[in-house]
Formats: sequence, structure tokens, C-alpha cells
Amino acid sequence: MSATALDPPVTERPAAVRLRGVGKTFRQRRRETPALEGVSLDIAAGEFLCLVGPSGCGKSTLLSILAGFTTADSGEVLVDGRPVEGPGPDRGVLFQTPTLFPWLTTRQNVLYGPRARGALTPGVREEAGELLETVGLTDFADAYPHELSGGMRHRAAFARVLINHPRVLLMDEPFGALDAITRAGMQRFLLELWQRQRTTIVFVTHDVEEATLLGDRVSVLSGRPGRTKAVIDIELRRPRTYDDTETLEFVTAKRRIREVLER
Ligand SMILES: Nc1ncnc2c1ncn2[C@@H]1O[C@H](COP(=O)(O)OP(=O)(O)OP(=O)(O)O)[C@@H](O)[C@H]1O
Repeated sequence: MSATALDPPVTERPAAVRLRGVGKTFRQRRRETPALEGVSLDIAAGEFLCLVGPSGCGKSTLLSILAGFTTADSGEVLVDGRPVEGPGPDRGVLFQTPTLFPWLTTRQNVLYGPRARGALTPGVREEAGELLETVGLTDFADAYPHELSGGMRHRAAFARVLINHPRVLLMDEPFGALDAITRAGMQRFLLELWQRQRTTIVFVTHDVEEATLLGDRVSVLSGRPGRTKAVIDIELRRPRTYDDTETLEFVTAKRRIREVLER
């Protein structure tokens, strides 16, 4: 399914992710750090939602709560209508540093999840081959992570997550550590992949331009404790390419987000 102008607005589609009044305070010895307070948000099935906010406002905490790595103190967190009670294969998580086992080849890394679940069928092996082709790593299927470039490692980590057919992809500043050219390449890759598969994506970034380029909507969090300041619709045509970043519409959308961030 591809995103088209005929798709209903995201707010009219069923919610894949529902956050209601989510709060989290970290308590360590005598120190209390309120990270999130009363965050509510519906993310539609197939939506690409970007999450921006000042450093330390709780973006990673929110993603970690969605992933099931961290438990919220208050509120409700639902994925496909079910409360999140821990990590699960319905949610694929990608971090700034790609998580690959260094002692396994690219293909073995991709097949790790199915193997661990005892689901390593010939069909899954075939799918791994297809995924490696999708991410452009067929020629590096037998290479080890240290033999891959930064961008290749990211694409391998993608394939590793995608083989589990997650309903939701949770991405925490995944391209933050990459150089500008590799980063632009990864953004293009992600846009093309999303355009084809339309997996629901929650993408944390501190880069307003990246959020504008990728997102259907951008949720802007306030300073700590993070609260939703605004959710901004990015009404730029799809499919988008890097060339769009030079259009007046793009610059205007980017400025709107920046204004809310700085308000
Ligand atoms: N495990 C933890 N224990 C204690 N405090 C934590 C923990 N994780 C996060 N925090 C605190 O919660 C707040 C929010 O952190 P979080 O990493 O979610 O912010 P962020 O918006 O992702 O920041 P950045 O943009 O800098 O990555 C910070 O003040 C941080 O110090």
C-alpha cells in the first residue's frame, strides 16, 4: 500500500498506538527526575510520526515505554488495542547504534530472531535473502559487522527487525551518528521502504528538517517533564525526496515546528 493523496487523514484512521496520560518519574536514591507527564497521543496504522523536543524532555523514555523496556508510572499504553506489558515481536526497535551480534554474519544476524523462536523455516530463509536484497546487502550477506560501513550496519539492523514483521517500528535517533551523506541515503532508504510497506513508525529525532522530511505528523514535546505541546500535520506531497527540502512549503513547515519548539 502506498501513501496517496486519497488516504484518509491520519486522525480518521484506526489507532495503532494509543497513549493516554502517560507519566514517568525516575527515582534514584534521593533524586527524582520527572521525565514525562500526561502525554496523550493516537498514532494511526501506517502513520509516520516524528517526535521532537529539547534534549532530556523524555523522547527516548517514551519510545522505551512503547518498546516495553520501561514501565510508565501512570496512564495507558496500547499497541493495536493491547496494553504494552513488555517487549514483543510486534514492535521492532532501532537505535542510534545498530545492534548486531559481532560474531554473526549479516545473514545470521537477520535470521537470529526466527532462529531464537524456533521458526527457521525454508520460507524464512528465502525471506531473509529477499530482505537482504531490499536493503542492498546481498553481496555482504556473509560479511561480519566489522566489515560493513556505518550505513550498511544500519541497513542490516533494519533487515533484522523487518524479518519479524513488526506492526510498529520504534526508531530512536537512528541516523544521528551518521555523516550527512550517509544520513541522507538512509532517509531516502527509509522513505522508500515505508512507502512500500506502510509500517507504523514512531521516529525520535532532534533534527527538525529530518522530522519535516519524514513525518506525516510531528509531535513536539515541551522541556522536561515532556508534555505534548503540539502535534503538527506535515501536508507535503508524497512520495518525498531530499529535493523537497528546498521548496517553500517545506521551509514553511519546518519553521512552524521550530516556532512551536522555541515557544
Ligand atoms: N534510567 C534512567 N534513570 C534515571 N533517569 C533517567 C533514566 N533514563 C532517563 N532519565 C532521565 O529522564 C529524562 C529524560 O531522558 P530521555 O533520555 O528520555 O530524554 P531525551 O528527550 O531522549 O533526551 P536526548 O534528546 O538528549 O536524547 C532525563 O532527565 C534523564 O536524565
